[in-house]
Amino acid sequence: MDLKADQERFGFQAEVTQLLNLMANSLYSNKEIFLRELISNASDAIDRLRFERFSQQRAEENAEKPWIRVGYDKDAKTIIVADNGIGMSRDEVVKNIGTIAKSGTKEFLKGLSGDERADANLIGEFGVGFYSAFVVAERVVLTTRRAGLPAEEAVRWESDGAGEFTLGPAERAEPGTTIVLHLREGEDDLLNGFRLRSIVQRYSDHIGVPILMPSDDGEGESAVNEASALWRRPKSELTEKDYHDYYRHITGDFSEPLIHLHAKVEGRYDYTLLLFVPSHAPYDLWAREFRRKVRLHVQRVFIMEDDGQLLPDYLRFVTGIIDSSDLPLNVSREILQSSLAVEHIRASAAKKVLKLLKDLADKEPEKYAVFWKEFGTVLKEGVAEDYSNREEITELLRFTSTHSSTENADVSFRDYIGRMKEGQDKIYYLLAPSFAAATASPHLEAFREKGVEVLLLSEAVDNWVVGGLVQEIDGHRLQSVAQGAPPDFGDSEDEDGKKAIEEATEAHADLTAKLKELLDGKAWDVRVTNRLTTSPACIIAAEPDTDFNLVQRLRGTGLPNQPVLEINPGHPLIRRLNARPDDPRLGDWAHVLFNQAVLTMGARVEDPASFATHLNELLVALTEET
Ligand SMILES: Nc1ncnc2c1ncn2[C@@H]1O[C@H](COP(=O)(O)OP(=O)(O)OP(=O)(O)O)[C@@H](O)[C@H]1O
Repeated sequence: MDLKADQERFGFQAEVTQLLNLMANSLYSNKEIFLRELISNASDAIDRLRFERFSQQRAEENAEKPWIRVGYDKDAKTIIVADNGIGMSRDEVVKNIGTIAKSGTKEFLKGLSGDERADANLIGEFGVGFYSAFVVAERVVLTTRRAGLPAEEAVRWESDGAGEFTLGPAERAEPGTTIVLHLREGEDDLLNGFRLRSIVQRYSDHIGVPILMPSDDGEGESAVNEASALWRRPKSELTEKDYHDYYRHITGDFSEPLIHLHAKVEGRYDYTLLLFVPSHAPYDLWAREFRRKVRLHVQRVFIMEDDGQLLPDYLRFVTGIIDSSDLPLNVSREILQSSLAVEHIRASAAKKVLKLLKDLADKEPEKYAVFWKEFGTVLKEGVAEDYSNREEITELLRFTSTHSSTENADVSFRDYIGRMKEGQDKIYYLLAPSFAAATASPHLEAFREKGVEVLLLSEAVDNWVVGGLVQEIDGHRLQSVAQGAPPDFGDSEDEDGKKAIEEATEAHADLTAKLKELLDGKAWDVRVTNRLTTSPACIIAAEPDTDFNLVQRLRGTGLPNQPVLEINPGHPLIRRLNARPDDPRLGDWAHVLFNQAVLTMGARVEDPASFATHLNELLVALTEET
């Protein structure tokens, strides 16, 4: 048949062209990785073929053993990578090679900074895989035949990576894919058996399929790698580098993982875990379609990527392998959903990850700080999501606090309790829309003066954490400094303070009653407080009311349902108002006091025009007086 005549031309998707340009520049310093990427794809293709055979319950007896072959031709200046995996049909080639199907590609490309080193990392994480061939090749020819399709339905894809590719019919004796790289000028150093073998060993030793290369004497071929599933090998045989290489293989992430967990569990259910916590959050961690990266294997055979069954959502940053010996090889999603083994694995894997994090926090706090910065917000979801591990998760939480006044969240509940003042029995916190708003809040005034630490919580999820889910730690109740009765510090000074407040309350009874009347419909109550030292007033939530709810804060004015105006009897303004009970401007004062307190808590004034009018009335009066 005249293969050439049936060639068709296609243009690359714009993003592919952009990526190819970027890669040529960013990845060149690390050009050897093209081999790792192609071998990784070959190994995935073999996994997928096995899985397809198993899931369709096609007998595997007649199937050839899986292999990946790496070869080179000095005269033709080519490197060849071939596999007997699942291959691709014509439609699949068009879909997979020449376009980038992954969602978020455009956003990802926009996010690149132009800093080549940083971008190389990002590109690695994004997984450009196949296209890295063009870093060393001026032309790439891919011939592939989909398993299940006849030999004549193979496809030949060819491109010089400059914006177009051609597609035509081909023949391939068996299913699988062969990729021929025609090397660029100056890349001859790669045409060397020793060099290629050492690249394969360096990057792909962990691949569970034999990678065959011709022997140097040209006679026969041999496997270059160990070819056993890494996680099945005893820990004592594995080095950190083996783990890192494997991590890279499954994630495409160039940076080293923060920590890993390798455990063989035997008992009612037998399974092996090889799990990693990355050292940085993937760019799409918060995307709704975030793809989890825990892979389920059954007796070493890749079955599927976890879709939420193997680990709870709040551990979605964990990546790796779970290999079970108790599930059937033809397991389906439905079986997984109702499988006791899966339920058991999920619970025990979550516990193991939490224990791993606990050890990291105890033994390597700097590393834990990195973890917390990257994934703390996700882990916090666990407080709501995982009742059975709530205590363990609570121990892992870190917050900012008035103790260090830096934006680094490095204070645990335990640290806080260790620093509690004598007589203090509550754990105080402040919820605010941002760290800056929290540190500037008047609610902290008395706590600062007394040297009582307050946790500063400014993430939306913190609301749920402290707003009911975690109510007390080691017998210490959590208490918002912006809610309920004025603080009781429990010291002897406080006894005097309490008395002073009682007296002040009495002495200001007339004023507070009037203010309450004037603020009818706005303030639920008005009272005297010991909470303040420098501000004249603040707003707090009444005890049974919910705290300043950040979620609400994003929508409405951000005020609690029952806002209480507290006034500081020591402030000159309050003293003056109290001394002049018949001040005709008391109405203006009431609104100005209330609204400035609204502003200092980071909420919104409901009626800014009326606030301005009241303020102007007072200013006019002031200019008239002077
Ligand atoms: N050797 C192969 N056999 C079968 N299909 C392949 C092969 N190489 C690539 N493909 C197909 O082409 C797609 C694109 O490959 P590419 O390496 O660009 O990205 P990827 O493998 O999906 O992503 P990543 O590299 O992040 O894992 C693959 O998902 C796969 O469907």
